[in-house]
Amino acid sequence: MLPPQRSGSSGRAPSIDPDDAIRATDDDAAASRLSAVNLGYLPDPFLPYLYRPPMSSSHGGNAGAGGPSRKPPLINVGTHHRTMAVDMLVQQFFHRGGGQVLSLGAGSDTRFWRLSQSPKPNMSRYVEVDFPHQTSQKAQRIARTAKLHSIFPSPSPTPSASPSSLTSKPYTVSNGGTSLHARSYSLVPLDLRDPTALSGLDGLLDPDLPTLLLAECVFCYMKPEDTDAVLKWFGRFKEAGVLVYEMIGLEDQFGQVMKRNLATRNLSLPGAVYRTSADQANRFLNPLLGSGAFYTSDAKTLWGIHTDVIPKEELQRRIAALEHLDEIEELRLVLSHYCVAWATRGQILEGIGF
Ligand SMILES: C[S@@+](CC[C@H](N)C(=O)[O-])C[C@H]1O[C@@H](n2cnc3c(N)ncnc32)[C@H](O)[C@@H]1O
Repeated sequence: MLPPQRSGSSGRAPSIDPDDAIRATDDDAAASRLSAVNLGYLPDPFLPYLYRPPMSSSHGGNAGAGGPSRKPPLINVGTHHRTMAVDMLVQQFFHRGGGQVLSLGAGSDTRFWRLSQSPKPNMSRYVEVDFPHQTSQKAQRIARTAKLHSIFPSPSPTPSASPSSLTSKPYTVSNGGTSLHARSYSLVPLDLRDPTALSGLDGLLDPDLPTLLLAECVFCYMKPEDTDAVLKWFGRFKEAGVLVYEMIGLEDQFGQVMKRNLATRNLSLPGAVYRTSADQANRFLNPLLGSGAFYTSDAKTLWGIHTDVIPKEELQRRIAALEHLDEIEELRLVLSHYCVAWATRGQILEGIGF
């Protein structure tokens, strides 16, 4: 979640490569998660292995209790709600019998490891995609951290296997260190805006299995037509679901301030064009997507998740007890600008949702 910004910034964008600015959004997301984890909003034993905050982070928030990466309560609550909502929907997918997950713009996300932990879901494969810079960093971290790579099942020994291959690693790193493949997991470098790039996923996923496409805060950085090309490509999966976390309603005053502030980081949001959560959900039903169109879709703002989905007891136990939120109106305003949207195609996944 991006920090809520105050008006008044007149800074000019420093000359950063716009793609560097997009890649840096993973730091925002991971730093927010780390803050929420450190303050007890969320459990995530894998995050410290996949994300290390810079010593003097420019978006690090206040020092003090919770460490230098402590974020304001609004951000921590938003991170808690979005993580919990996406986790609940992913669990519903696995309760339907499971299948495979394709996570776009995965950044430093830890979900694969959290899912692998317990109770073991029926997950045949989990594929993560991001720019090569991100995947090479993640591949290095996985390769040097036993807590991360010990989760991968050992390769099956072949009858002719030599003693040395029996002790070989359960993963391979390739493509100049930017790809990593294990039996249940792949990390693939590609630019989702390049229509030919998705061929890099050929052979990794089984088109006959139920497949969940996960894109948390990714499509907002892409033009809608580039996202549509990805959704059309995804039309090869007949039993399929898509689950996104996105910003909405950015045409209002809050959105304008946010866009102006992001522009100072050379960051634009060409894909954040949906006014409401319903608009965001409906994009997945567009007949122009052809076989990539979904049959059912729905969405909830984070505020709707706060009021209707998060159990009251969880709100009391985790949220109210942790930090004092004076500004419920400000919380409502910020949470109303983010939504979780999902859509399904095929019978197995029909009915998933809140
Ligand atoms: C805001 S971060 C979100 C990371 C992660 N999904 C999460 O929620 O914690 C956006 C991620 O999408 C990736 N991304 C954005 N545009 C992309 C593109 N065209 N191709 C590949 N990755 C992209 C960025 O590099 C970054 O890691």
